Amino acid sequence: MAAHDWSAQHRTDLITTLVPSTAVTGLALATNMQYGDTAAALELVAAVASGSVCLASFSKSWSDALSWGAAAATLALGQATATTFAGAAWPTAYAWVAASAAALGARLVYRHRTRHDDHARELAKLTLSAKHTALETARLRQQMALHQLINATGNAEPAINLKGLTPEETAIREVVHELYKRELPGAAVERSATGWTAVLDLPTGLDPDKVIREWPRVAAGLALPGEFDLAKGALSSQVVARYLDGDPLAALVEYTATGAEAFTDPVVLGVDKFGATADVELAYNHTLIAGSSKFGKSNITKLIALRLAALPDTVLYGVDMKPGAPELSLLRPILHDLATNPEQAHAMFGWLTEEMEERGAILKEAGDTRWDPRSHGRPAVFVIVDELAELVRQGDNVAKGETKISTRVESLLALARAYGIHLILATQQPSNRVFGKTTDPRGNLTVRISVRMNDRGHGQFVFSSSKWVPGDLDAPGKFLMQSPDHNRPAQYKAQFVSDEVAASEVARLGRELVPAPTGKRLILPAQDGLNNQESVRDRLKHYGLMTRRELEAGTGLTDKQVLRACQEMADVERDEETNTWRLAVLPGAPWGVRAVAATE
Ligand SMILES: Nc1ncnc2c1ncn2[C@@H]1O[C@H](COP(=O)(O)OP(=O)(O)OP(=O)(O)O)[C@@H](O)[C@H]1O
Repeated sequence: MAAHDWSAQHRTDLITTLVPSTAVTGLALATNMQYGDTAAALELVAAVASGSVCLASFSKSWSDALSWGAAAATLALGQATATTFAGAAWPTAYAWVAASAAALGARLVYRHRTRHDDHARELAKLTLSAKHTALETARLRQQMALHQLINATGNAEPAINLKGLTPEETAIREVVHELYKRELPGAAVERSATGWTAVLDLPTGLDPDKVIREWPRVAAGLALPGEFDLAKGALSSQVVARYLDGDPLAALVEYTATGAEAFTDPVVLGVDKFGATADVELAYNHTLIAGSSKFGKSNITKLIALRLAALPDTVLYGVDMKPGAPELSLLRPILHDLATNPEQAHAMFGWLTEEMEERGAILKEAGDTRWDPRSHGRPAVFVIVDELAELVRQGDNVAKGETKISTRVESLLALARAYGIHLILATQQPSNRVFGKTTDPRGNLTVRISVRMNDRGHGQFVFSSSKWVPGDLDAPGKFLMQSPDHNRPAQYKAQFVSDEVAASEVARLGRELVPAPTGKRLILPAQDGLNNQESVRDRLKHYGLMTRRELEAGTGLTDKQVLRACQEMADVERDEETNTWRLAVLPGAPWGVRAVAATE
């Protein structure tokens, strides 16, 4: 305990010992002088009363305050009684000494009794202070923790985990986070034969269109050599990114026969970059096939011819004006007919116009607007022109007043589709000149296909758009396609029809399919330079049974010349029933009708 506490206690001891007894002495002497012995008697009575209260209180354990208060009062009154009786004499001094001694005793007893209380109080005080310190420490700790928490959640970046299940997923998560400061809720990556596909779940607030628009930045961040294809996912918050390793269109795509059954079925041409089938609807569309030499234009033409030839409701015609008809003569067995010179081409296009008119009448009668082979009884017609430029060059060279071939082509392009008559025009030099310069034919050529084209202007002419760039096609067989069902400039690879495949497919289809009659038969004129009999034999060999009128059309002879030629040839006989002429021994397969005509 501190020194000043100690001296303060002794001062208190001294005061409680001497002050009360001295004060009582003073007061009692004053009372004596004032009231004499009467006061002393009263003080004695009071002392006795107070003493009795004191005794009663101590013996009955009343409150300490009452017991000790009564004791103090008895002592003071006793001293006062003695002093008042004695006055300024020795008993007063004795009484003072006795009272002081009693006060000292009482003080010592009090101190003894309260000594433990002091310790307890001191201890309690210490305990309280320790508890207070502990509480204060806990409070400070909590404050520090709160501070740290606020820092962690409020000001600093939340803890993020950009690790994906695959290296691609991790890379995408990291790049997206770096660019947009956002974490992807999902980024599932699935590998395919040609690369991988990632389905990105975007966090709210990150617009899929924006991500698609800005994908070049993501791609740059991924630093991959291949190509991306972006699309929106099934959910509005999803983006699907397809990545292509290397060039998936570099591989050869083999020819496969398809199970198409009607000319309205899509025609399979090849594959897209993701290995999906690339097909196109040729029904009720005219088609342009363009491309520079040696990049696969003939291959696509051949492929389309094989596909169409396999259809039971379709007949094919061909026009190949290059010397020797190098492309289409290979397909002769699956062609209903093939025009190889200007006269034949004119005859064919003239016949197509007549056929169209007849079909118009049939449609009108049926109250229909579109040709349907099943209900209108004649097959869909496709005319494949290999090198349109050559057809126009030779076919437009006509005498004054006669119709140019380009005019016929143009008119068929404008009108024939609804009648199930289609043109497939292949050319190396697509330009207005090739189409006869009069009108722009492209509006009627709704399917446009192009392999590589070295001339940029040609590419622009074919697709009427700068987005389709055939000059970018870097290998034979790759092509671009624009049609009602293809409005994106995607690259495709055509199935390859090798010479062996073409030969065997043509033989198979030519054997199975017998050309169906299409209304009034197309009779092409025989080649120049044949005598009358040779012309007749040539046409009969070509068309089987022929009426005299057909023989006239096919040979350019008169009625009588035809009759004489037929009668002079031993191997030509007359069928009385049908009133037609034929060769006694027909070469190859018997003529007949194809499925459509047969079922009518
Ligand atoms: N789909 C294809 N896949 C792979 N190679 C092909 C494909 N198409 C064509 N080729 C290759 O390109 C060569 C030229 O093809 P094709 O004869 O069809 O071209 P073209 O453009 O018609 O040439 P041309 O006009 O000189 O006849 C073929 O011999 C073949 O080697």
